Amino acid sequence: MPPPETAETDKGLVLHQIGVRFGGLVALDGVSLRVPPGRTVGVIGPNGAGKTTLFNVVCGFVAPTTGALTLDGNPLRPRPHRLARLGIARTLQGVGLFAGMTVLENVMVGAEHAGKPADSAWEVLERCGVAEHAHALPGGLPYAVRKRVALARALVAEPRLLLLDEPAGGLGADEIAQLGELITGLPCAVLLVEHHMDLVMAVCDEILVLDFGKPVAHGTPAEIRTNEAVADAYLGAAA
Ligand SMILES: Nc1ncnc2c1ncn2[C@@H]1O[C@H](COP(=O)(O)OP(=O)(O)OP(=O)(O)O)[C@@H](O)[C@H]1O
Repeated sequence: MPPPETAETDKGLVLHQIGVRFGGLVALDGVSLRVPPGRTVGVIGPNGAGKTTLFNVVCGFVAPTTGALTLDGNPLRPRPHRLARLGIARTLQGVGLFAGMTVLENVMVGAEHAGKPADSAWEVLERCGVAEHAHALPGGLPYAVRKRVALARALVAEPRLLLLDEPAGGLGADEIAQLGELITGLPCAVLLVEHHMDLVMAVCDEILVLDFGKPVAHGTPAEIRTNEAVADAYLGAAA
């Protein structure tokens, strides 16, 4: 008998009513979200809203106190070292490259880890616009280039889901625009946690807005732009 088909609404990564408590502090409360195959979903919110905690739940760094995750309808209990096996890749805040390895070697490590051929590293370096730096050590390269190399190392795994934690952090306006083009051209699903609103609005198909750990809005960029609860959350944070 063929395996039962995954219902359309179960496809991709689904967060079901996720809650996270740190002692008495509620960092996430009833957060539900789906990242369908091939779509880019953004998570935004003021400082302390719970974005990084949500990211850490998906990566397996933080276990949810309540709720559950599924991947294509199957229960998912993420563990950081097992993500690659599930077809999930991630970049973290900052860069995190191996300082003693060249750019190419860093990306080849990513390929090896994911069981991909080593020569796929070249193709990804080219796609990310950093092939000219292949034989350089990361330490001497501009920050924006190092961030692209970190992205290349994640992409070489050909993930079905890419998790990006503040990829625009520390980048200039032109570099963010280039990053946006790169993200838009990706074939995989993307979960993007990001402060930089222009990037989020440019690349996301849908956006979840958190405030004090709770979802306050969810919709397309156009809907989020004009949502009063979103404006309140950000104005409240700025006040
Ligand atoms: N390991 C932890 N232990 C205790 N409290 C934590 C821990 N991690 C996060 N918090 C708290 O949980 C809340 C949500 O934090 P989180 O870092 O997820 O927010 P954020 O939206 O990513 O903020 P920022 O935009 O500043 O990065 C905050 O009040 C934070 O202080």
